[in-house]
Amino acid sequence: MSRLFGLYLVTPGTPMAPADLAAIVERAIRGGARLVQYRDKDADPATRIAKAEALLGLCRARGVPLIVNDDLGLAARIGADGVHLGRDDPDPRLARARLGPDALIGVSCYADLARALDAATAGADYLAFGSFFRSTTKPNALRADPALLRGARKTLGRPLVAIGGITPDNGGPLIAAGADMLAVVSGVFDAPDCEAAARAYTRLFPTEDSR
Ligand SMILES: Cc1ncc(COP(=O)(O)OP(=O)(O)O)c(N)n1
Ligand SMILES: Cc1nc(C(=O)O)sc1CCOP(=O)(O)O
Repeated sequence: MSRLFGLYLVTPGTPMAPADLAAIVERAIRGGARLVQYRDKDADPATRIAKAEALLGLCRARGVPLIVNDDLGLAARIGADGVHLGRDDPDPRLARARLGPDALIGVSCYADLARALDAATAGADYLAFGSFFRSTTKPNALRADPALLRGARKTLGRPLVAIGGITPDNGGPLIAAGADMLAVVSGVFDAPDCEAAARAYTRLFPTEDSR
């Protein structure tokens, strides 16, 4: 599994043919996205399988991991690289038992360091915090202060993901505060040029040589 660092692309739940979704994600990968999450709350089961499989084929061809939001069953069924779990989802230990030792398991921690410590103990591979800014994708998300990332960096010993309303203009300070990845939906999917948008986020991260 490649190091967790850089742009983390999360798909929107907008109705779209699997091939169209994959085409946008492919452009974002060309722009530097290093991890993809299939997140789709509304599609019917058959559509979810078709979209997740289309993304998995693309991600495998590009060497980028694909994880599934919420749905451990779907992740297991298609052989995804892992799963992202929130507070209403299965325990990370259950996900590990089902998906195996190499699966990538991420956990939403909102603004809650105690939850993050529990998730790390339960075997989470990364811990996600947010929402750092107002998100049009999830307007009612709990808000987190960027200062939280500094404390999380000191105490958690796991890669940190920042999410929520992140743009190329406001993302830099989150990386400076300790975020290893910036997770983004609308900043890429709503952009007129997804590849250029992804590249603008990618440029915020230090290059491999300077880290
Ligand atoms: C990278 C990342 N961080 C946070 C979330 C939010 O997960 P969750 O709290 O489970 O909410 P939903 O995504 O299910 O609405 C995420 N999906 N990805
Ligand atoms: C899925 C999700 N979870 C959040 C959280 O705070 O836990 S914010 C969010 C949406 C992120 O989309 P955008 O980049 O368009 O703001």
